[in-house]
Amino acid sequence: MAIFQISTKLGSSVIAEAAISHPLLALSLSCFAYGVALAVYRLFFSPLSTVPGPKLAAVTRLWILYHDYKDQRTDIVIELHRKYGPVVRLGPNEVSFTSTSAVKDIYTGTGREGGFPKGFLYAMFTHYGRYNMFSSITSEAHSWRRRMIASSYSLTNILNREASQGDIWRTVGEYLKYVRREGRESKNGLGRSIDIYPVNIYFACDNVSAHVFGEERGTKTLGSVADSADIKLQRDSIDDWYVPTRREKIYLWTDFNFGLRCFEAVERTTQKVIRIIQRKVDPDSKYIGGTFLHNYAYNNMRDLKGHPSPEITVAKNLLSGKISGKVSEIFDQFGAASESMDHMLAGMDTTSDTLSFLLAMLSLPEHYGYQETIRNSLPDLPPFDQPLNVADINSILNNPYINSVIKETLLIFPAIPVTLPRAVPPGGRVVDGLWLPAGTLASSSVRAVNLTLLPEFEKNTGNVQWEPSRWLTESDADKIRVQELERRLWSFGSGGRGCIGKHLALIEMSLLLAAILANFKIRRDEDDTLETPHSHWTCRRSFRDIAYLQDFHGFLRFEPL
Ligand code: HEM
Repeated sequence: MAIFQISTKLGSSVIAEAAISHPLLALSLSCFAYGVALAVYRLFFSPLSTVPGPKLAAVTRLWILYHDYKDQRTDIVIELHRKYGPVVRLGPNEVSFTSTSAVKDIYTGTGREGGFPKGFLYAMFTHYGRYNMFSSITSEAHSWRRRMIASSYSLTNILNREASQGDIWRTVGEYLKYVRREGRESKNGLGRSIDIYPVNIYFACDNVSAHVFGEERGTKTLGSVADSADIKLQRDSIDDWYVPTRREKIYLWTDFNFGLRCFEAVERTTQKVIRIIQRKVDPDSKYIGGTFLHNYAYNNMRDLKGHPSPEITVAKNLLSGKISGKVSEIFDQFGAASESMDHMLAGMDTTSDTLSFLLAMLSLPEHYGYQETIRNSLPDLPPFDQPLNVADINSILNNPYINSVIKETLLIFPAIPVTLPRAVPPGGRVVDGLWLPAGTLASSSVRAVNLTLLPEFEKNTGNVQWEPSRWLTESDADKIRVQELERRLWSFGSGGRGCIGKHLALIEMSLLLAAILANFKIRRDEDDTLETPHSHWTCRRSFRDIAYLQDFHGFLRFEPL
């Protein structure tokens, strides 16, 4: 015993002496020991230690951050689910789920609590320094915003509005005019070729802006060169619709939040300075800094406040929510502009991407048959200056063939394929029988959830097939299968934070598809002298880290019938 005490004393004095004489060495050894202890804890003792996944992912967050940096998150998450099943550990503090019950617990929740709060990542989708519905983290910050405008996006409201004003139908007409006017005579002389990525963005932009600000104030990018030049200018100059640097590689920003905040502070200050200089040069200037969309949304909101329009729009609901005192929280003009601008962003890229993928798939020779089937199933369509009635819109919206190609595109090429991060609330929660401590990132990836709906998911290691017939029903058994697919298709998210613009997007896409196929055959234009003036992949990176259809350069030939 005495020998042991003497040797322990000697040992500690040696360590103490070594620490004094070699502080760096001692610090490194302590860090190493701490790192080893942390790794052992994360691997074997953390509440998440039973979750399958790569060992390195369990030990350090750098593993998933590396894949985020390489824009591989969605692909990696899918691979891991294929290998390990419906629950996978992506980091020491992050778990991904694909089961229907987990998606329900995380995103829909029960009772008043709703789903889990959003991960901090969403905070970067503030505009003018103000939060909006999409960027608010907690359900308290979110629910009053959503209540203010939910009715503007209900199916009934959109149907009635379309049947009385025909805004979307008129925009569909502008789309076809645009193709005839701007399309280049194709080499084989059979029709006109057009790069569909920009035209679909113009279409979605004109529709969502009219829905948010009213027909008069909506953009007219399909019909007016000046309006599309604004959008083009924005796109050419910054290669994205809005400040791209902070919306690319968004998961990285979440982990380096301080950097993001500094970046935003510098950006806001620069804009303020530009604004002051601008007003000195031109006192009437309405420029508020930022991109075309920042200016467009803010100026519209400011004008509407002074001269309210009779049309019931999202913007009007935003302004009257405040005026009627229904909204007690701080909500100023910048808050209203932030909300409306966010709808433009949310409604443009998503709808236009989906349309581009859909038209690209339909234009392949093996899918000419679908074009024919849809064409043969269409009712007589009125001219574009005459609104469709509710029954006509409904018959197109519920057309099983149109539905099948749209749903298949949403399933295989979701416009937002990524993980939609949520944080476990205080007190922790149990999901799929697994205890998750408070603050754990517990999420699902849209494309991973969608792909698990396919019977071939576990076997298939390559590309999945675009096969619209899976949505068609011939027998009662088919009906049950398709109802289940519809219930679980997750491209619009779910619960109180699911997509508010879903009905708008579906009506836009269905009417456009009906009109295109009633007037044209669409074919891939294989003319390799056509140059695509943009990289579709780099045009939109926020909330999409997959480049679908990389072999498609964007040009389709519209052959008149
Ligand atoms: C094919 C088209 C579209 C797709 C695939 C899509 C997808 C989604 C998804 C997955 C979410 C949930 C995000 C999350 O939980 O993190 C979402 C939310 C949202 N979407 Fe869409 N969207 C589409 C069209 C639109 C349109 C046309 C609008 C028009 C305003 C819109 C506005 C919004 C807004 C405002 C939210 C946030 C809702 C909230 O937080 O309460 N989306 N969308």
